[in-house]
Amino acid sequence: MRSIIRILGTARQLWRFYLGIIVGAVAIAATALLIPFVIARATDVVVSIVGGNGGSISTLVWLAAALLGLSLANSVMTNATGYLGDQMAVRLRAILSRRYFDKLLRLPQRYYDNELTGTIISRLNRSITSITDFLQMFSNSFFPMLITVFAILVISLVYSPWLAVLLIVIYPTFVWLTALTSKKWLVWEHAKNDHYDIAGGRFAEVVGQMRVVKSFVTERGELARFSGHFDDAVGLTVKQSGYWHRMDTLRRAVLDVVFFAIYAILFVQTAQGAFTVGVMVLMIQLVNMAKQPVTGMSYLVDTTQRAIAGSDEFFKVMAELDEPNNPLYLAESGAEQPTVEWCDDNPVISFDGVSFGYGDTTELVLKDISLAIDKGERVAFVGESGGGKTTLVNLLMKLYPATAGTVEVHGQSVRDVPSELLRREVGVVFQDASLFSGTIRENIAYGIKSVTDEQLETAARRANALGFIKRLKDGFDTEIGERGIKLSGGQKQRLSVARALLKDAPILILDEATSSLDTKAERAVQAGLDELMEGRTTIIIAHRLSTISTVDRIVTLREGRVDEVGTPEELATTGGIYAELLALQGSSSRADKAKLARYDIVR
Ligand SMILES: Nc1ncnc2c1ncn2[C@@H]1O[C@H](COP(=O)(O)OP(=O)(O)OP(=O)(O)O)[C@@H](O)[C@H]1O
Repeated sequence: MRSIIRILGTARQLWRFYLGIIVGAVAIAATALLIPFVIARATDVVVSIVGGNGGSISTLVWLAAALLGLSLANSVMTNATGYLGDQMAVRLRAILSRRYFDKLLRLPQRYYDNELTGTIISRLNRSITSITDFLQMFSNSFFPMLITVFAILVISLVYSPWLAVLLIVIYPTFVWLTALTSKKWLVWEHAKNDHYDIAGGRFAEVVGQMRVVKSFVTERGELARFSGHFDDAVGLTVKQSGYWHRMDTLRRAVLDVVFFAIYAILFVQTAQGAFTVGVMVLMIQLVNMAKQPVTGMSYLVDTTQRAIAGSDEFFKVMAELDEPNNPLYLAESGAEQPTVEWCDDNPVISFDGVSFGYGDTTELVLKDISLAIDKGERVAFVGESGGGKTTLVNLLMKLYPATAGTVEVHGQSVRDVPSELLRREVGVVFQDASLFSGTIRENIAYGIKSVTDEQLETAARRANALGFIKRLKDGFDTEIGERGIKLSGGQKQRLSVARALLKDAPILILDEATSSLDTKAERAVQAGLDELMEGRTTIIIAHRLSTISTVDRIVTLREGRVDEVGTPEELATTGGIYAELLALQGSSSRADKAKLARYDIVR
């Protein structure tokens, strides 16, 4: 429950809605409670008229009119409060969703290594839906009911302390009995959520990679796996729901016994003359009103438990540690935008005794790497697949902190430079182009606040992309589909080159696209890349011998260490990895081809 209160605190800007709902709930309870009093009074008047003890028909008509008035007022207040509840819920959803997304944008890369995209999405939906559903239910019906119950207890105390005592006993007993069952209920709920999360995660992956599924003909397997999780959830629900409803039947039986006692007291005491018929009618109505929340308790507890589980999940994500000095943190804190004194001297990039492991295992992926890259140099990293080339670049981008040693850019340790400033210095062309849905214009200008048509065209022309863009019916306004699915591999790459050109960062990282491009497309992309590399310090995660042979220096990695550093000419004769790859390139033997593949090298 504490976490739900925390949620309300998180969205404290909605206080006007909270206040409105409280006032509305009091008004609903007041109008609802007055109705039994009017009916009781009318009963007494009717009994008096029938018994010949006075009373007038006009009083009865006035009392009926009062009932109409109260009923109308109750309807208006119920709907006005319901309206406020709906407004509060939708605003709360917006606030919580924004917070969640904001948090995800602040989390370090490491967080995403252990989570599936679909899981993150399904968790977001579930936690926020359960919280808003609960608060909507609470404000629209349960809160007015709570106030009514409280008032009923006070009124019963006035008329019959016995009755009040019984009512006072009912609620805590019922809540206690419910809480006993709900602990076990929650364990099943978490287990079910795990299944939903895994299924949701896989669902998103499969939808995102439908081509792979189709080409490997794994539709049946994927469907079976997906359904399996839902079947397991159904199995858990059978146990969960069976247990809950058995216990609920028991609870209600206890409750029925208590209400039997209440009614018996009322009937007997009225017959003995302790109450008038009117007061008995009043008490019966009040007791029935008091009974409602108890019978609705199982729905309430169900919704509340879900909300508690949801808010726990929400705060679990919120408790994750942010990436230090994330751009969103800087924007929010209102702190002055940090600046950094970049040093113009060489080297532009340096690794000094850098070691790194991903943390899940103690094994180091990089060991004692020392390397310096000068301004304008083109350096190719070559090594076995999984040898740590991308990891080196990850450290340079500060996506992970080095376990030991120092990575420097422009003479500054990346540890001390805010990631925003560091990443502005580095342009990246990813192996898989990594575009977003939207137009070509939006993709090329990604991350740039304002861009003119002329700048856009220049970047596209230099990236060798203008020709194909112009041939498209909508030109720069063409929608490219999710991750650019409507474009060819080469076209996507050229857009990502144009994007990097527009970013115009002095340091460039190229993760070379390999087998995805045919020779013609490769040539088209290469022309753009040559243009992009002009005047920039470039690290190439190399996958083509043709590229490697044109760089200024090659760095070969073996078992996480730098093996050799030298020009292509120098390394061609040392007998090291590069020389070996060169020797293999003409060979058509299976073993040699396998060796090239181990280095992720295409000719
Ligand atoms: N996010 C991660 N979490 C845990 N281990 C990782 C992660 N990323 C990479 N690794 C491991 O680190 C090692 C180096 O991976 P890296 O991606 O740097 O290799 P690479 O040389 O770029 O390979 P390739 O040429 O195939 O892309 C591999 O053994 C890999 O399994």
